[in-house]
Amino acid sequence: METAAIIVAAGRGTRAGGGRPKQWRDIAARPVARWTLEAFAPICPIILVIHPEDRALAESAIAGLPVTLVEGAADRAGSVRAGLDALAGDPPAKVLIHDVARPCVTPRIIEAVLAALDTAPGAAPALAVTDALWTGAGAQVTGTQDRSGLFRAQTPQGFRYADIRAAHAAHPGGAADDVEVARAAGLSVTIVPGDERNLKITGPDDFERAARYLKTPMQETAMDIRLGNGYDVHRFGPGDHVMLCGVKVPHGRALQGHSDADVGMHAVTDALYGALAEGDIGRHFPPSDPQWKGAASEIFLRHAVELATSKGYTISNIDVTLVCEQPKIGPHAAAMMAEMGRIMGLEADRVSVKATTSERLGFTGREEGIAAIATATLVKP
Ligand SMILES: Nc1ccn([C@@H]2O[C@H](COP(=O)(O)OP(=O)(O)OP(=O)(O)O)[C@@H](O)[C@H]2O)c(=O)n1
Ligand SMILES: C[C@](O)(CO)[C@H](O)COP(=O)(O)O
Repeated sequence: METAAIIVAAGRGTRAGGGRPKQWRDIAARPVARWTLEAFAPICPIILVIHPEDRALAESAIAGLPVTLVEGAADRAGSVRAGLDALAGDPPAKVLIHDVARPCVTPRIIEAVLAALDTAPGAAPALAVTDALWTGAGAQVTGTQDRSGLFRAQTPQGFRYADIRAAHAAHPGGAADDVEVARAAGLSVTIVPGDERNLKITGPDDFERAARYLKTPMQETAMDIRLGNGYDVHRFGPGDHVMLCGVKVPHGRALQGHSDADVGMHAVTDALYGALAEGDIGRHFPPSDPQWKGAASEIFLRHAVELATSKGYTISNIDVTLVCEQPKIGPHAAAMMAEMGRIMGLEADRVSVKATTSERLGFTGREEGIAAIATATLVKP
């Protein structure tokens, strides 16, 4: 089995209140758990981890779906362990661990986590924190907290099955989620773009918001679709390689620039900023600032992706054309697409890298430098 999902549903939903645990309450005419299961059922078999008292409710919710019921434990981590143990007889290569209380999870998020797992031991969706953060005591603000580098964690969190099972077995307990367990075992975890809609139903007010998302799936709403373009040029100077779309390509000369001069990645980054009407790389990472000297362009691209995500957009696709006589891009295009996809959390078929010569005309034809032009499409439901 390539992939299995463990959906933890043994909690009591005390903060949500209501007559029964939140996962068995109806939302948009179906139990919360049913919505969650239907999101994963087309992708892989599912282990649904339940509280022993909920068996009858669970059996009704799983009708017709590829779901095995397993009894959970007193805390979330224990329930995850029960799910992992249930898979031991026929272990999958990858496992997705998801909260039943996130019924609005989209195929896009699930696919992004799975795609990232092709190259990373762990992957999980998250949203960059965009509000200011304070510390407080009672009704008083007592301080502020730097929000840079802070993310709101979501599920599904994906891992290689053997790794996460061993990590859970070794963990002393008390972890907030499976990413914390994985990291404690030394596994690195890649962040893929989360989605505001992938909320965890926690308090009573969350039902209404989740119902709104479920009743109006993306294709039925007026979507905000944005296109951006980016163009960049770097000149050649002395050196023995060029960085293009995240890949080191051997060449008799190097591109000159304040950063690593990755002209392709810069064009894509500018396309994203353009779609957001957020200026260009120079505005966010001024060349006059010495801290960006020699910087890996991945930093810029990640920033643009996080900005798009924080504004509620998902990236539908990117397309970049490199204009140069040399080096030849064809042999490296697949690696470039894989690397750009990894950084952006995009599946392979949403990333295009291609190249053309300029028929020996102009500065690219004279091999004085390389130009790149890129397009990005962003979508907000
Ligand atoms: N012993 C537990 C506790 C939690 N969970 C699951 O972990 C997820 C995230 O937990 P949370 O939102 O905190 O759910 P509850 O524990 O049900 O909520 P509360 O804390 O309000 O009681 C939920 O899908 C929940 O069913 C679980 O499987 N086993
Ligand atoms: C795993 C989780 O969904 C990540 O956001 C979350 O930590 C689980 O819910 P809880 O409210 O923290 O128990």
